[in-house]
Amino acid sequence: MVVVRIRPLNAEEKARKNFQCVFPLDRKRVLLVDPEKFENNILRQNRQHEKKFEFDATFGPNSTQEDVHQSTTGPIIDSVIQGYNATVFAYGATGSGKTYTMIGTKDRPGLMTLMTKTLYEKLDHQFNVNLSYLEIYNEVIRDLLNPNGSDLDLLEDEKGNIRVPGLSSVKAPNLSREWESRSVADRGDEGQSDVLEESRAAPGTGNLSTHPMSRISGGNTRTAMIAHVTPSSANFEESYNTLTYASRANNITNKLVKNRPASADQVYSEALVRLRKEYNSQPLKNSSSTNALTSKQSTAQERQQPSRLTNKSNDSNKQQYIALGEKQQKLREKLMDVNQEAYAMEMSIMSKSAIINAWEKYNQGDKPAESIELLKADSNVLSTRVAVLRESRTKIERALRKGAETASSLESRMRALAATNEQQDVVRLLVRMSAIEAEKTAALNDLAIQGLIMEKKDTSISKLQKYELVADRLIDGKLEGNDRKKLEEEYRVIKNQFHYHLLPLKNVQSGASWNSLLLPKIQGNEERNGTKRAKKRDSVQLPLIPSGSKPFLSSSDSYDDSCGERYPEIDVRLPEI
Ligand SMILES: Nc1ncnc2c1ncn2[C@@H]1O[C@H](COP(=O)(O)OP(=O)(O)OP(=O)(O)O)[C@@H](O)[C@H]1O
Repeated sequence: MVVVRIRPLNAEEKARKNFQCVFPLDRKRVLLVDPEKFENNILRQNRQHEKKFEFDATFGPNSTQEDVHQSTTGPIIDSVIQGYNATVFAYGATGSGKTYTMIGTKDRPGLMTLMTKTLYEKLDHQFNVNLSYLEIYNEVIRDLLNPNGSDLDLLEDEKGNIRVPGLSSVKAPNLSREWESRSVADRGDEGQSDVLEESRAAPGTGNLSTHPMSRISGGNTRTAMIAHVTPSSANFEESYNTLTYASRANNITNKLVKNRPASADQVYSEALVRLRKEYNSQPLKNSSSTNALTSKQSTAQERQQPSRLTNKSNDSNKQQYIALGEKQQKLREKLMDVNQEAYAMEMSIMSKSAIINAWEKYNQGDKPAESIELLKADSNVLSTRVAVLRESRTKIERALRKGAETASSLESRMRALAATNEQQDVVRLLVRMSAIEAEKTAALNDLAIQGLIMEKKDTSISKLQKYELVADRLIDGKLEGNDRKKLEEEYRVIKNQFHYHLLPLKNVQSGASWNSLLLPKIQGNEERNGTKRAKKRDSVQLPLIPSGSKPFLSSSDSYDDSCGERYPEIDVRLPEI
């Protein structure tokens, strides 16, 4: 769950004549307006000055702590009680309201208080609740219950649980019972209030895939991210970054839902409905039910009446064929899931490997920077998963092929046993329905992959906007000295990010349609009987994206952006993927 909270403009901002540039549009959407829109700059009049973002919920300047609690930490507590882990994290630039939301004030206690209170109530005061409080700032982890202690590390134990060894934990005050009449500010010895003043550093922005936060909150965890922005025109860029980052996090959460547009399978579904109707209206679809013979009778009569025997055994063929079709369909759906997961991972591995290769080329023999090590570790995890996926794909494909062979011999038997034209029609309908079911899955799969690609394009567009923003400011030439240097560095980093982000997309465009290979259609009669019988496909590769172990950039690769560079720049601060 990703939500956004916009704090009110404060007195100081109003005194400086800052104006509101972030607006809640409704319960979910936020509008960000570039203050430049109000400048009288003819050259920039045609630029896009507004951007809408959508989240699971949006809280405007008048929202209360209770409002936020009810939509975020409230529901999460129910899953904690059901045995899930949960992470709530406040995200945003300095002064955007994180501490206010998490800790609150004397009169308006924040989520930590509301959450602990609800937790004790739901647990009927039968359990103790412990509380830890940490901050991640520029990928450094600090214990906020022990702010003077040393930095902490994230470690993963053998069960895959993420731990922060050395992190303090205190018994959370049971507000409903012990603290009912006392204010938040009085809670000194229970651990919270003596860190109320220490906790004002911003978590900062970070790379979503290597960011410690995504490691803490991944896996079997319900996560709520509360992104914070100030509405002030003076903080437009911070707000832009926060909203962009938060909407990316939101995309990740929604990926599986988003990738399957409802209309993708419409034509096939309609065709299936028509064929089923036709099939069900066939009087001969199940001859034994019309004959209504007991099994004993049937054996006796079948010996004397060969045509009935034929019908009966064709019924069982048909039933087998239908059951087999259902089994094949399940396999195809499984294959589709495997393909999508592998595809997304291959794209990510590709960007990561390109960064690692470029870094290694420019820093030969050096000890890799920490961010490179993290990227390598991430790539390895992804590659291992891709290997598992490849293996299961081979198995599913083998099963599908075997199923297709059985289906084809059943089909031949059904055709041979169908004595009349009507019976032939029934067989034809059954075969056609199976084929359409397969085509429908293939179409859905294509669309899902297109969805993945579109999503990547969407993120590229938001990166492009950021790139434009920085480039424009550089071109303006108003900044000098250190400020300019800093902006130039930012420009280089964004340019790098953009380049690596686009790499998989560039390859996608040069790829052929791959899907037809992966979801074998049931072959038509002519192919099977004639000499042209389709060659058995051996193992099918993931054709679009080269595997992660292959070097993606060699010195002969050109990098053809407008500056005509031959090779991407690489910075120690690594671009995100
Ligand atoms: N929703 C809100 N309603 C009223 N005041 C708010 C709200 N959010 C923040 N403020 C006020 O804005 C100021 C900055 O907020 P806060 O200290 O929570 O920011 P922060 O993100 O924690 O900053 P830092 O990262 O620097 O610690 C504080 O004075 C706080 O009381």
